[in-house]
Amino acid sequence: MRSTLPISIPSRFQPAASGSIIDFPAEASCFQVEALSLAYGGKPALQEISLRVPRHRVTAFIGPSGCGKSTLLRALNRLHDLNENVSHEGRILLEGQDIHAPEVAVDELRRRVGMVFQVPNPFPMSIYENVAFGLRLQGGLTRRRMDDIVEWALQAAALWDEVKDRLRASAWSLSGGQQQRLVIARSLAVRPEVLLLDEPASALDPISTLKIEELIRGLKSQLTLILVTHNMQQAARVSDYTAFLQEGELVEYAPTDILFTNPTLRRTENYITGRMA
Ligand SMILES: Nc1ncnc2c1ncn2[C@@H]1O[C@H](COP(=O)(O)OP(=O)(O)OP(=O)(O)O)[C@@H](O)[C@H]1O
Repeated sequence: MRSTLPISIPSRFQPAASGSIIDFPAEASCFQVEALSLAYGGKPALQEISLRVPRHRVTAFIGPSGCGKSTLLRALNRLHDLNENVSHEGRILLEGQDIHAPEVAVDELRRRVGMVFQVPNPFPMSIYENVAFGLRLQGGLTRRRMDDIVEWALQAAALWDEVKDRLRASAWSLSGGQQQRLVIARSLAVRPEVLLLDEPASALDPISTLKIEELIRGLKSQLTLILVTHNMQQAARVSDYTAFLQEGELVEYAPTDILFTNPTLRRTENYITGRMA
């Protein structure tokens, strides 16, 4: 087993139809999702999801298309706030604080919880300015300090060596894989505690995909990562824990090696062995 965190299965985390749902002590978790149900225009997309996400680990959300992986991921930094058709019940705690509490500023939440999407979305500006973007919004940094952080973030995103001589070039002059690492650098520059990654490599070629996977594994010493992926090999390669969702329910949540080799439920086994699309 890759983690020494204890596994226990308290009954409150187990809906009737579920298999093992790993639990972490609150002090080892960054996110705690409590009975989260979410609907789009009244149509349920998530049903009573309860799970804790351990700090400084990679957690993958897997499951068939439409099962609610992205919906759950987006809920973690309140991206659904932008959609007035979305309603939810239940709570999401980040470091013990309800992210929907009135005193929580959404901008600050999104600084703490960064998001990387499937298609790289660098801004139409230089490589340097992309990484400096969030820092400029925060303000108060000297030019020297800004340069240092931009270099640090590009190093952390494993992109520095490829761009250090052309920081003023357009971000759009980079390859797709480089653009995705630039977007990760842009997120890292504002020092998030968590990075949410929604299919971050699915638009990339195999070599760029491996670089992103290596990067994800390397970053967990600095922050917590949560990855949505269709690709089960990818989940197996990069994640420490995997949550399997189906039809809006959390079916099973376990250490990745256990979920892929010895799942509790036939539903999980059918999915990971390809007997169910
Ligand atoms: N903005 C939206 N408005 C209405 N329904 C939505 C919206 N986004 C998602 N849904 C619906 O919610 C359900 C869950 O979608 P979601 O995108 O979270 O699934 P997913 O597991 O990430 O799927 P995929 O792997 O195909 O990306 C689906 O039935 C989907 O059609």
